[in-house]
Amino acid sequence: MTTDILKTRPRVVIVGGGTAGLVVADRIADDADVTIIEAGPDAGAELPGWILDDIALPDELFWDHVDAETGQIVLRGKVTGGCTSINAAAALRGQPWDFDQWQVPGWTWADMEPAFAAIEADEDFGDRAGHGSTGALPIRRLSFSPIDDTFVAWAKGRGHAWVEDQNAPGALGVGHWPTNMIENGRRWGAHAAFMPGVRERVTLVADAVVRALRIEDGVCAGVVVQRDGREELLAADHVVLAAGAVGTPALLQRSGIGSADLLEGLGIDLVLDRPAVGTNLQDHPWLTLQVPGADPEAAGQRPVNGTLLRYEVEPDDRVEVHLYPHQAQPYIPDADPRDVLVGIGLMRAVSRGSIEIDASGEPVVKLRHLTAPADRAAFATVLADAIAYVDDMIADGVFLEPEDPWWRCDDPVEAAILRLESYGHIVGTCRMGTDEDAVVDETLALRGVSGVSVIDASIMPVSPRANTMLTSFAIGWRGGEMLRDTLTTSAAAPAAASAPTTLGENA
Ligand SMILES: Cc1cc2nc3c(=O)[nH]c(=O)nc-3n(C[C@H](O)[C@H](O)[C@H](O)COP(=O)(O)OP(=O)(O)OC[C@H]3O[C@@H](n4cnc5c(N)ncnc54)[C@H](O)[C@@H]3O)c2cc1C
Repeated sequence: MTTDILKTRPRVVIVGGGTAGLVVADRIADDADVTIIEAGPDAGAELPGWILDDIALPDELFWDHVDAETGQIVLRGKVTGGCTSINAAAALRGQPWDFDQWQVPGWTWADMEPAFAAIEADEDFGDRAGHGSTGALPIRRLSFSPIDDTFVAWAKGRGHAWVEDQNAPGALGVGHWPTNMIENGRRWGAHAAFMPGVRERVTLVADAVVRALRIEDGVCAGVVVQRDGREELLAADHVVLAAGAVGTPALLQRSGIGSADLLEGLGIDLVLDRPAVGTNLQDHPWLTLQVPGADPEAAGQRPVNGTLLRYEVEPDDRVEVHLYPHQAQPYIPDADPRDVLVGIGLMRAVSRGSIEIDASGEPVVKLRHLTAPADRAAFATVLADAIAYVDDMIADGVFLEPEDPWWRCDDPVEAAILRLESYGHIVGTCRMGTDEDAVVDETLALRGVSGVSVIDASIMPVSPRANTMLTSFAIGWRGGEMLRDTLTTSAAAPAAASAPTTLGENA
């Protein structure tokens, strides 16, 4: 807390009470008057069953996005905790070379490792160098099912190393998935982990959508909030955009910040021609093969996060992939309990998609999975490995013949493309950089308009070769620390006198 009672605390609005947004709130709440605006509901102080259980989630917790080119559903959480309130709780760090390749001062592996350590309480390796034991996010490894055991033996038989800690720098091989699940299968995301420490220190406005930033003479004066069918202006000395890799670029574009061609075509007044807003979208293409286990009990009675094989299919380019089996039923409620899903993911994709708003201001998502030939080739390799695993397990009597072996055809890659899904790892749409085209600078300040930061998955220049939740948490931590330094060392500009400082004052 500041000890200078004459100093007015800056008013900060955080747009999005999701993964990174809640961590930012935790970092700055002692030094600023913080209001979080979250489009979805507040999951509440008493944790509801659905937030812990990885199954049968209510539709109202999701945004209504689809891939404009394929019709594929694009899942995004719309609730406090954001995507971590609906995700699979695989808690994997990126590789050191991921962050070093960003080539942004302050964001190398040496800078990021302390952030990963600060957010976690790793019950297995918390006392090791590079890990943490006192953070808000519990990390553990679940016990293996019989299917996990046979998978580990298969992977070792193909020459893959056993990895004790998949979150150790440079880990490649087969081992336990690190997870932020508790009690062998209950998700403990940002809402469960960070909201208890934040709730009494901030004002949380749920079920309210920020439509646009209010920008006057190159300075952000606040946000326009839509709630209960009305729009209100909420003044702020500083606005943090933490609306995620779909929500944040859409909000900037609605505010007149984006490609001039796009905005002029939509009749939106141009504030800043910044074509990079909404481009550079990266996601990990993902797919499952469904196969019945011979032993009805072998898949275990719990969701994903047993074992993971991560390896490089093109070591020279460090093109990394995932291969892992898990029980089908938590994700396909009408599946037989014996069914196993063999999941594969391409963790280093060069294809790029985009976010552009339409005439109503809603984001049009284009994932563009496997549009680059190099991605197709890498995906073909991991698909062939997954098919070999299934065939070996059928030969060994671990799996039975599947009902729909769609991959047994002349062109399994083409057949796979028709069934491709998103791993849920959209990033990169407001990329950070030191170049003139970057959307935010290395302090995560929006370039060209003062009083705005972007702190969420959208700022990643390149996706990590890992599930993106832990990196989003670490960005929240590091960005929040940087913002706190800015707020406590510089006098934030006072907000426009005529603008309300709390929602409802101009109702
Ligand atoms: C189905 C699914 C499964 C996944 N599984 C995993 C996994 O197992 N492991 C892993 O590491 N990663 C996983 N991910 C990815 C990971 O969860 C995300 O990358 C990460 O949580 C993104 O964090 P964020 O802070 O950028 O955005 P979010 O967590 O999405 O937070 C953004 C918040 O902003 C709110 N918002 C958006 N627009 C507005 C607006 N205009 N006004 C007000 N509020 C707004 C949203 O409602 C949301 O609460 C998964 C993602 C999905 C969708």
